[in-house]
Amino acid sequence: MGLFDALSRGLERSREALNELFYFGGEVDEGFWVELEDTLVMGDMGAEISMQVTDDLRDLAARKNLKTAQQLRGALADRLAEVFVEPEHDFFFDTPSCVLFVGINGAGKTTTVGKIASAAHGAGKRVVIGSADTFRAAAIEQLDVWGERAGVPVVKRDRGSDPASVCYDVLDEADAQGADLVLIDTAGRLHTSADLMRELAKVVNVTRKRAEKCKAGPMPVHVVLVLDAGTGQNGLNQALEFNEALGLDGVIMTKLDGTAKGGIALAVASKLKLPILHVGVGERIEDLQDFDAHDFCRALVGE
Ligand SMILES: Nc1nc2c(ncn2[C@@H]2O[C@H](COP(=O)(O)OP(=O)(O)OP(=O)(O)O)[C@@H](O)[C@H]2O)c(=O)[nH]1
Repeated sequence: MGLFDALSRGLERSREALNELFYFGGEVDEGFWVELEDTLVMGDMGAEISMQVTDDLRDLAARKNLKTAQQLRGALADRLAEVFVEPEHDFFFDTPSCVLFVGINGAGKTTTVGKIASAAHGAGKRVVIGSADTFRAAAIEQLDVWGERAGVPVVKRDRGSDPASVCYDVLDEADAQGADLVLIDTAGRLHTSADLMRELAKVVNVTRKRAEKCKAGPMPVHVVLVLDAGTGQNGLNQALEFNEALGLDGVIMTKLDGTAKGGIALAVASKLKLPILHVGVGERIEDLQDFDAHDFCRALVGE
């Protein structure tokens, strides 16, 4: 199933609200613009971007003499797609590369590591998974299961080990094995906990230092935020805090199959100017898709 179909099954609430507006909208009047802006805000896009997009569409309608709501549907999808930032390169396939997955508890980090490991392994990459979530024993076991499914080795240490030193060991082993892609799962944490965010910054720094010394040459390290699309506007706060503490390189949105809205992807992309690298559209190993801004916006608008 393509991204468009997968997303069309989710994103229901935003699409229905927009559908109603476009279907019953008829000729556009002042009420249409007010309702459009409200609908975008209600879809989790945030006030700023909703206002900007509505204003731009209003200008376009005036310039091109577009009079009916129906004529504006495609233009809305195109305008929303412009909000997204294109990734400069694909960290998972332009290797060597080490990627740390960060995010709050339950965002889908471990699942995403498993999905990416499987896809990269299938594409012929030598992948190593590292478990820096030493907080929960179950997390280490869960990652083991994903490693087995993906056919990729998992480097782990006992529960309670220092996560930064585990990352050092992961890079040691990856270096010894000549791995070209290292995926490190970190423990979920609240973006509001200063101590846990400091711990994570140390994990990133230690990983970077060790990655510089790889035998085959320095390995670039990237930090990717895994964000549950269903967390609504709180997702924007998470992204801001993680970015402030760690300097993010990109975002992976999960659970887009389940969320009825999805506008948070636009809010994050517009505020942080970060690319959405992939999206999770289910719990199975194959339920990961490349992100395509046009498909996403067409699914959102119901084109
Ligand atoms: N529907 C759906 N469920 C997902 C997706 N990604 C992850 N999940 C589910 O979300 C739940 C949490 O996923 P995990 O991968 O354990 O999340 P985590 O971020 O590693 O969690 P912590 O280790 O607690 O920080 C699991 O039940 C996953 O199956 C997705 O794209 N769609």
